[in-house]
Amino acid sequence: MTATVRSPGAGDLYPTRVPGSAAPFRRRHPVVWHKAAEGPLSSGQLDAYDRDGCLTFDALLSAEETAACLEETARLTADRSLRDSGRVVPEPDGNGIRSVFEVHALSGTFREIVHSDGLAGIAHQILGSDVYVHQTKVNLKSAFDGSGFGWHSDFETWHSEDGMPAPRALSLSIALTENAPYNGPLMIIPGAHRTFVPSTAETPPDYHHTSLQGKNLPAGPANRAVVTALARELGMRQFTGPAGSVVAFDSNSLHASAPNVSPFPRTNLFVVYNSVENTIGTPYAAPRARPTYLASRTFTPVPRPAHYGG
Ligand SMILES: O=C(O)CCC(=O)C(=O)O
Ligand SMILES: [Fe+2]
Repeated sequence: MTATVRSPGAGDLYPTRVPGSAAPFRRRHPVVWHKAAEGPLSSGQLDAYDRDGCLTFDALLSAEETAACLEETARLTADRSLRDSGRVVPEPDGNGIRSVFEVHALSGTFREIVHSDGLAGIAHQILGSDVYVHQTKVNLKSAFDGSGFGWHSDFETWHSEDGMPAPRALSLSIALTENAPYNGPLMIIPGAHRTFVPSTAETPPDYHHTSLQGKNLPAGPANRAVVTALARELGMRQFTGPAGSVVAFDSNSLHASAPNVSPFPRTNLFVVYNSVENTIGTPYAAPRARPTYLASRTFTPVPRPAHYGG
């Protein structure tokens, strides 16, 4: 047994990581927070995001920007001084690097992109408030050896392990290389963001030391019978596109991706924006908060373009 910092149920609208069976339930918060908020998205795009929990964009980054990001990724993964910082996550079998976290703090190139209006404006509009950067990472998914990600909701982790109160956060998955059907692109069950799927195992102490490698996970993965039922009912989407294309997805989307055995890397930048009205606190179901390179506790808003009010 591990002690949970907050007792389950005390002001917790999304109880999870409680041993025993737990039924999925309907999300208790909106997906699009202010339908009339100004921003880059049309009302049709907002409706589609509300319905599916995801939305795609063809070319939000230029070829120069994706090339610069790949160069920076190569620099960061070669930097020996970062190896023991926790930010660099090796592949579970030791063949290369799976992820690099907090890239916007390690590189001006990433910082500029993460703070750009073209990206942050999407989050401002959907979340209906100022936003700050909760997490960034590059998932490298190397040719031949890139491992996959099982079915999960990010919010389930951020709620239990980081103390995020509500699913009022959004991720962008930005292709830095082509995402093709054969190199492990992102998959989402559209509409499943309306259902919260509790995890039925407690969070082990210092879980992030092993959980980020994605293997043998007692807590976090969505129940397989529930995933099967939701996928049968709602279908599944696989997101392919050239470098520079983007998928925006809700923090409670059910998503996964297969390993990459192809000879082509699938390298994506993930940026998570959280509402400043949803800042993180004490973990809801974990012995200790995770390091700030996984879950920022600096809630400085990303500056908004001058022409948007509110
Ligand atoms: O890189 C991917 O395909 C998915 C990554 C993911 O879902 C995660 O890191 O939470
Ligand atoms: Fe995820």
